[in-house]
Amino acid sequence: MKIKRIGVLTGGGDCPGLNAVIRAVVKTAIRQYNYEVVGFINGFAGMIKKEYRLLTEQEVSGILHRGGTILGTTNRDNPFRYAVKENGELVFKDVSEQAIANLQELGVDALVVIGGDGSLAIANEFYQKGLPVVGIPKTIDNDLSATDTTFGFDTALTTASEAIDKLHTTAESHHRVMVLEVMGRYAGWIALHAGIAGGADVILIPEKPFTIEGACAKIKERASKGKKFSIVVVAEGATIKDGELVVQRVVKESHDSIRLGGIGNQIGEAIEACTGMETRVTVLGHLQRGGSPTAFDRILSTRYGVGGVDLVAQDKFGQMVALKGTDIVGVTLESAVSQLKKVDPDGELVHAAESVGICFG
Ligand SMILES: Nc1ncnc2c1ncn2[C@@H]1O[C@H](COP(=O)(O)OP(=O)(O)O)[C@@H](O)[C@H]1O
Ligand SMILES: O=P(O)(O)OC[C@H]1O[C@](O)(COP(=O)(O)O)[C@@H](O)[C@@H]1O
Ligand SMILES: [Mg+2]
Repeated sequence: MKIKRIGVLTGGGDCPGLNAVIRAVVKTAIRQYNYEVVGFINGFAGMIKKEYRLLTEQEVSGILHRGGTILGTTNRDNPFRYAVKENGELVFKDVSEQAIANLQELGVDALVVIGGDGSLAIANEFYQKGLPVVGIPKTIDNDLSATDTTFGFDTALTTASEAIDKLHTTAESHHRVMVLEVMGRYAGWIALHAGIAGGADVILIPEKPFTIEGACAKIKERASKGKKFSIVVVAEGATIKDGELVVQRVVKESHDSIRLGGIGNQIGEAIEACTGMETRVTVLGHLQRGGSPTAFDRILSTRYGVGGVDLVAQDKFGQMVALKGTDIVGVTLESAVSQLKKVDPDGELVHAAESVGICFG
């Protein structure tokens, strides 16, 4: 296919490195392939509403190190299940044909979707409908199959491990238990990595349902040996054995409408009751998604952006760029979205954590 113009959009929760990807996409498209680039505003919403801007090298100058996305994003709008109000009622409509027609009107020959599992599932649906689409894996959660890592994860876990370092000094001074709730949706990657990096005593993740008694036993054992403080890192998706996910809010317009949160406060209270030790809870929240990407994420984002446009130039549609070992490769979007990547509860990383005394409850 002779390509003249490509479209790019960022979908799902924002994440450090999005701007670095956009910059790499635009520079590669213009310099290597002489394509024009159209950026859609606020993810798939921009495609539906035909809101876009032409991206020149000038437009992407100075954004490599900046957090967020200059294009805006949303974790609600799905063109195949688009929420609209009719007579005060929320109904879902398939507006994908409209979105495709908009692309055709704008002369966009191929689309680069930068997103996580949700956005890439939408990208895959568009590909099945015949649209030339490629994907770039983004998410702080690192929960995408078919790639060793997503960009944004390294920055999020750096923020989380710095938070643990800070909690350590105040926990030690006050002889307290400090609980830190981190993001990650249904996967425990941020909690596990940040917990190991920050020297947590207890890490609670969705892949290993826990008991309060188990976590308290570890905290009491430390106290009996003179360590009168403990650090507990809990993933927002972690559950007590036979318990349920703790949901903070429901976003009705969203396909995956559940927003997790609140487990930190629940277990904080329970730990205080069972250990008798003063306990404080910190919810790290969106700090994990903000700020400047780490050097690792800037490099990965740049390689992903370049790789995405290379896939377009090679007619490798329906594919996503992925990191495999030290290489950037193409994998099918299908393989990327068919299953969430979760922590192996019996894997080496959990084994390493347990070997240095970390308790999983
Ligand atoms: N399994 C899915 N299939 C199709 N659309 C989905 C799916 N999961 C989420 N979505 C939709 O995809 C969009 C982005 O999903 P979200 O999970 O918030 O971000 P991300 O792209 O980072 O995974 C939202 O509109 C959401 O409603
Ligand atoms: O910004 P919101 O709507 O509260 O969403 C929070 C969710 O988004 C994330 O920060 C990122 O998830 P996605 O990569 O799927 O967008 C999750 O860790 C968290 O559960
Ligand atoms: Mg997601």
